[in-house]
Amino acid sequence: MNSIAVLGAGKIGESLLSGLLHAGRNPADLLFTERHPERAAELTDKYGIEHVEIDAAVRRADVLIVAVKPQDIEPLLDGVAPLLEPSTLVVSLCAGLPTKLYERRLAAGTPVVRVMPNTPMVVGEAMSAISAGSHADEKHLALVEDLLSSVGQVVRVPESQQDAVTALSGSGPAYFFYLVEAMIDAGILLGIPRATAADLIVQSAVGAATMLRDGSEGHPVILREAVTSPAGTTIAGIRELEKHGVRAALIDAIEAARDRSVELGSAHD
Ligand SMILES: NC(=O)C1=CN([C@@H]2O[C@H](COP(=O)(O)OP(=O)(O)OC[C@H]3O[C@@H](n4cnc5c(N)ncnc54)[C@H](OP(=O)(O)O)[C@@H]3O)[C@@H](O)[C@H]2O)C=CC1
Ligand SMILES: O=C(O)[C@@H]1CCC=N1
Repeated sequence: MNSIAVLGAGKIGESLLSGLLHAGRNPADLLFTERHPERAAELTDKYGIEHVEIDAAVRRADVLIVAVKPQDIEPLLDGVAPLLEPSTLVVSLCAGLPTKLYERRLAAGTPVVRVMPNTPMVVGEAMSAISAGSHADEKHLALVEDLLSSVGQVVRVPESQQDAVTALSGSGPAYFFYLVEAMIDAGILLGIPRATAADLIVQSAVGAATMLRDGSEGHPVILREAVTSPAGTTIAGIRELEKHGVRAALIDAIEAARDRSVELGSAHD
């Protein structure tokens, strides 16, 4: 079993650690680094995973998973580069950062795999997209696929698509949470208690997502049409969504997220 170190156990790093444990991985195979001692202690208490300093992580792990904010990558690589053996696989979860950034900074030949996961990995329902850097081969991709398929689904994409993927599925859960939040607010406006409104909307979201993924007819247009009765309630609501340009707003939002991902990467050119 590979020893895995997560560098930066914030929101996504913790989601991954928690998802891997949930999927049955032995805590003894996992390490993490974190710069705040109280946060490190909290995670060790909660998950029984060892907190280590960066040099120990690089020395002991076969797989380093980089989960710091893209803005924090340079000092992290300053610490990793002098210690890293080129046989260690580096897996980047960072939005926008291209594999060539790592390849420039790390020992020649270091295999790098760029991944865009999302937080539903905490419940085993992640969507992760992976791309190989120039020294990562089939065995490295298969290893990352194996690791991430224990916490959700995995797809291989060309690295040129990673900024778009980041906007779609990396950020995607936030957009669904935002919609759910707004729909619960609508329930409050209509006089439904918050807890009841939340139950109604969350179960509707789960049901709709399950139909999209597992139903015999998974096309969103057909599913929406089936809810939209002639002269009924749904079309009255959809007319308002169209009047307010919600479709265009979503397209613009995802394009803006893609542009931000590109910008985060080009800050290190
Ligand atoms: N959140 C998400 O849904 C997703 C995030 N990502 C990517 O994951 C990465 C992390 O995002 P997120 O988890 O949201 O961010 P967080 O800020 O929650 O987590 C990053 C963590 O790394 C710590 N850190 C920074 N530098 C170091 C260092 N040198 N050594 C050890 N720890 C360090 C940070 O400490 P401090 O608090 O001091 O900054 C923080 O705890 C980003 O690159 C993001 O693009 C990818 C997909 C989804
Ligand atoms: O907001 C962000 O930058 C990160 C990347 C994708 C999801 N969260």
